[in-house]
Parts: sequence; C-alpha cells; structure tokens
Amino acid sequence: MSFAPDITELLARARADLRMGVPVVLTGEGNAALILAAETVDAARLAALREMGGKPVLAITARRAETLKARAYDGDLARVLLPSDAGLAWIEALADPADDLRVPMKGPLATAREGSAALHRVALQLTKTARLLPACLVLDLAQGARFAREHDLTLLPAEPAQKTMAAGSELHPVVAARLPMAASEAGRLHVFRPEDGAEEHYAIEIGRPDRNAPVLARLHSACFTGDVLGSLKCDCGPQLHAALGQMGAEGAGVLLYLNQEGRGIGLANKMRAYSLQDQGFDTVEANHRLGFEDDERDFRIGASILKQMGFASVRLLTNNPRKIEMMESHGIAVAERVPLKVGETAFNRAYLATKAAKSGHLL
Ligand SMILES: Nc1nc2c(ncn2[C@@H]2O[C@H](COP(=O)(O)OP(=O)(O)OP(=O)(O)O)[C@@H](O)[C@H]2O)c(=O)[nH]1
Ligand SMILES: [Zn+2]
Repeated sequence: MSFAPDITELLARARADLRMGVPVVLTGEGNAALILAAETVDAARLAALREMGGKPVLAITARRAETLKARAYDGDLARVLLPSDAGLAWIEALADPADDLRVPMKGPLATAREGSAALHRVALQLTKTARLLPACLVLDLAQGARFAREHDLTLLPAEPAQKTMAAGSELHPVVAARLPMAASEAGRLHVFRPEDGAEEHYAIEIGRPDRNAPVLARLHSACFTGDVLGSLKCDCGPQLHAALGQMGAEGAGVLLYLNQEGRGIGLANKMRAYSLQDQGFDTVEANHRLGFEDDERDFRIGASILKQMGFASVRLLTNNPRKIEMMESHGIAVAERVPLKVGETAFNRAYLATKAAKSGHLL
C-alpha cells in the first residue's frame, strides 16, 4: 500500500505549483527540464534560473508566436531563446499581449530548431489547464529526479502526464439536493467533482425527466460576467435564463452548468481577451493573440455527466454545431437541435456575428 500521489494527483499538484510561481520538474525519455510559468515567475526564481547556466527558453504556442513573428519550428509551439539580458519585463511582454500594440517590435526573436520540444509541449498544456497564460520558461536538466528531490519540487513524468491530460478526468457525483427556483419549483442541483482537482461542474435537473426519451438539455459554459453581472458583451445570461425558463415551462429538462469560464481559458484570461477586444480585436483574434485556440473547452465533460445521470439522448438547446458533434461523438444522441436566440444587444452584436462567421454558429 502506498500513500504516494498517482499521476492525476501529481498533475493537480504541478498545476497548483505553477499557479503560485513554484517550478516543476518534467522528465521524459532520458531528458528532464525545469519549468516555470511565465505569468507567475518572480525575480528571485528568475535569478536562480540564470545562475544555473545553460540555455533557458520561453516556450510559447504557435498562435502567440505568429503574433510575435517568431518562427515556430516545432509546429504547434516555438522555443524562444532567452537573451542574456532578458528580465521579467521581457518575459511578460512575450507572454502577455496587453502591450503588443503599444510596443509592436518585441524581437527579433531567435527560436530553437534543434532538439526535442516534447517537454515544452507538456509544459504549455499544463499552464493552459492551470488557466494561466500559455507561456513557460524551460531549462534542460541533467539530473531531473535528483534536482527535484534537492529542491523539494514536484517531479512529473511527461508522457503519462500528457496521456492523462488528453484522456480527461473522471467525474464523480458528490451530492444532489432540491432547489426550488424562479423558473421551476421542481429543481434539483447535482454537484460533480473531477478526480484531477480541477473545477467542479453542476447539473440542474428540472422535474423528473424520462430517462428513456430525449431530454431538453442545455450545456452552459460558465460566464461570470454574463451570468452574474448581466454583462451586455455576450448573450450568456439571457441564454441561461431562457433555457431554465423553457425547461420550467415544459416541466422537465437538464441544464449543465460547466465551469469552463471563457470557453475554457479562465476568467483572468477572458478579461485579458476583453482588454484586447477594446483594442479592436474580435473574440477569436483575442484568444489567438493570447496563445489560445478559439475554444479550449473539453466537451466530454457534459457527455459524461449526462450519461452518469442516465440520459442517452437530448433535445439540445444550442446554436453551436460543435456542441452537437461533440455530444454525438461521446455517446449522447442529439435527437433535435432547439435554437436559443435571446439577448442580442448593441454591445454583443459584433461578438455574435464573429461567432457565426468564424466559429460556425447558426444564426
Ligand atoms: N475567451 C472568450 N470567452 C468568451 C467571450 N465571450 C464569452 N465567452 C465565454 O464563452 C462561453 C459561452 O458559452 P456557451 O453559452 O456555451 O456558448 P456557445 O459555445 O456559443 O454555444 P451556444 O450558446 O450553445 O450556442 C462562456 O464560457 C463565456 O464565458 C470572449 O470574448 N472570449
Ligand atoms: Zn458570456
């Protein structure tokens, strides 16, 4: 019997470390690297990294590299060589596009083309799942395990970590209780918890939907600004309430409230995206400039929760064809798409048009 953390738990620990600015040691086949999230590294740790010698690089995604005009020899990522005088400000300027327009020339940036980028790829995936900017300082280590032991750092085997992240985490029901709501007095809130220490997700069941027929369902991604604050920049709040209202009126339905804020990039990054939108970029361009894909959500979560609740088929309230595809490919039949068009304002008209033009949303 062992109390040692398994790979999922090590991943959770590594994410927490990176969020606090603590380095993590990644090990591969015969190689190892010290990694630090660009967003959280501080002056003392940067100085310590410098003292180690070697050739640290800043790994960024190909999306970010494109904006910075840096050559991405590794396909989906680039390894930018750290100039000897590069300090925290240089790292921040590369990782965070906030001042791109004010300081457009950040280079010339030299990028590595020799050697493997496998550990860098895992490092970037880790920062994404930690909801940080996808940019990481990476320094090759000769003795990864020993270094981790000496400095009391989390030691993470890269390949199992990557497989575990790709597989997604299992979710387990924690509790369910009655919740009378304005939309329906017959509400019930279920909480689901992933094994990997990430955000919990919720299912709001209305009435007692028949498990043998397609259920009226909505997969709602958390939007603190829209759902709670009534932001006019998106249509999330009105969609949330319209979906609950329709389920209440029909007497049955299930709304999944998935804590995938900002299409899976987290609220801090979404606010960075909003700030770029104020500079004139649209919702998709803003994500790309930050180094993210348009949509970083894991749609398997919704399918997994529906299955656990006993649903196999849905009438899906959505305008997003990707949600339909993802449901179908993860074992939930979409018997019908129910359009959900509410809440258009002068502030979100361009946002909705961009989603239709670039993300395939149905008008
Ligand atoms: N990154 C980013 N996320 C945004 C922006 N505006 C809204 N969001 C997020 O987008 C998500 C909207 O999710 P959903 O309501 O599921 O919308 P959808 O994928 O357009 O699909 P349907 O509403 O079902 O048609 C929420 O997580 C919001 O926080 C933005 O400008 N940038
Ligand atoms: Zn929103």
